[in-house]
Amino acid sequence: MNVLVTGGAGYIGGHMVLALLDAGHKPIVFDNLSTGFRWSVPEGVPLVVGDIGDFELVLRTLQTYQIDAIAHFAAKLVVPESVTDPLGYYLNNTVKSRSLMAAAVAAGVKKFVFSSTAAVYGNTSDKPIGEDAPLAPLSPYGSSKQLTEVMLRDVAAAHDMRYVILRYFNVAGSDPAMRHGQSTANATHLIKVAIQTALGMRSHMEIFGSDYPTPDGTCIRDYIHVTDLIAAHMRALNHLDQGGESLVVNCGYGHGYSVSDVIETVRKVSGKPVEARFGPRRAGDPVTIVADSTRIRSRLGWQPRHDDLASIVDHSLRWESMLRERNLKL
Ligand SMILES: NC(=O)c1ccc[n+]([C@@H]2O[C@H](COP(=O)([O-])OP(=O)(O)OC[C@H]3O[C@@H](n4cnc5c(N)ncnc54)[C@H](O)[C@@H]3O)[C@@H](O)[C@H]2O)c1
Ligand SMILES: O=c1ccn([C@@H]2O[C@H](COP(=O)(O)OP(=O)(O)O[C@H]3O[C@H](CO)[C@@H](O)[C@H](O)[C@H]3O)[C@@H](O)[C@H]2O)c(=O)[nH]1
Repeated sequence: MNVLVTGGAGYIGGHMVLALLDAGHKPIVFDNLSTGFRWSVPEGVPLVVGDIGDFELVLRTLQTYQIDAIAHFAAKLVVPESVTDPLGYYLNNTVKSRSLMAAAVAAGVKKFVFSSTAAVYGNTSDKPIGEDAPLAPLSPYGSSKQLTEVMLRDVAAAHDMRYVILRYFNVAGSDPAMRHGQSTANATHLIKVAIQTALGMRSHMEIFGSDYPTPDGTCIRDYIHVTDLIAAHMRALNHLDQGGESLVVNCGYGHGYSVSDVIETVRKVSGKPVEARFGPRRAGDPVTIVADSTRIRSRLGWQPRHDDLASIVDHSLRWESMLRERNLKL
């Protein structure tokens, strides 16, 4: 398959590019390099530098490369930033996805895989959450993705298109062979921040909220290794290629860790101290989000292979150390 990977110069999309190459498909990266990196696109993989909201450029790209499927990763994704800049998030994530879908329809692309998020659920109980639960996002980021899901469903119903929507829980880790990882400057993700603190790149870090109704008072998340997440995407693509119907699936392991658990794991795996200070709650944060992953296992035959927080942290730590050495040399 010729697969257009929007956001393919970024963290998760970049892992998709590697998986497509490994499986003998042809990825074409479409990215505006706002948070992605030109250097991270493997040699020989076409990179179109542009915005997914540029209808003419997207359409030309779909036609030139005879694209069979779109894997749509391009987005802004920082929850607190979306709270202060909702218009920017609705524009980039929703309005521009509409333009991308319009180009896909115009070019006759029939398969669409979309990166959604557990943030569409909002506050959940402490039980794992299933795909049919009511959606009540707490942040403009979550809403921007929910609206895109609705649009994709309606577009697919009206045109000759099928989709898989993957609702990611918290993604971390890096390619175990260290070909790719999370390189975003100023990343705000918990595991990355804790690792940077362990490596001495930050003097300390903050724990956002200590009074949540959880056993240790900090928020609980379901952390999934990026390699398992990408395996789910490859299964989703094959499912669509074999004529499978449209699907919405959760991508998580079904159990969660608190912020304090994660920081303790980073201390253990790195063997370094991590100074963490309690601060106020952060806007837009749900208390607990853990996936019910029954559907993805039964419908796509997906089985996790890296369901181990210590190994997720180890892979992230190795990538961060490599990045740091390289940046020090530059
Ligand atoms: N990282 C997580 O924990 C997580 C969790 C749930 C969902 N997601 C989703 O996964 C996807 C990928 O996230 P990531 O962590 O790899 O982030 P990232 O910032 O590393 O990657 C996003 C990529 O999209 C590109 N991009 C953004 N807006 C664009 C536009 N308008 N046109 C063209 N390119 C554009 C960026 O340059 C970047 O390369 C996003 O859709 C995000 O919402 C991520
Ligand atoms: O320096 C930090 C960073 C984070 N946290 C906490 O750690 C948890 C996880 O935060 P973070 O890693 O920023 O992820 P989330 O805000 O849960 O969001 C991620 O996970 C969502 C799915 O659950 C995705 O949609 C988002 O794109 C992705 O950023 C939250 O309780 C944060 O308040 C801290 O206490 N200190």
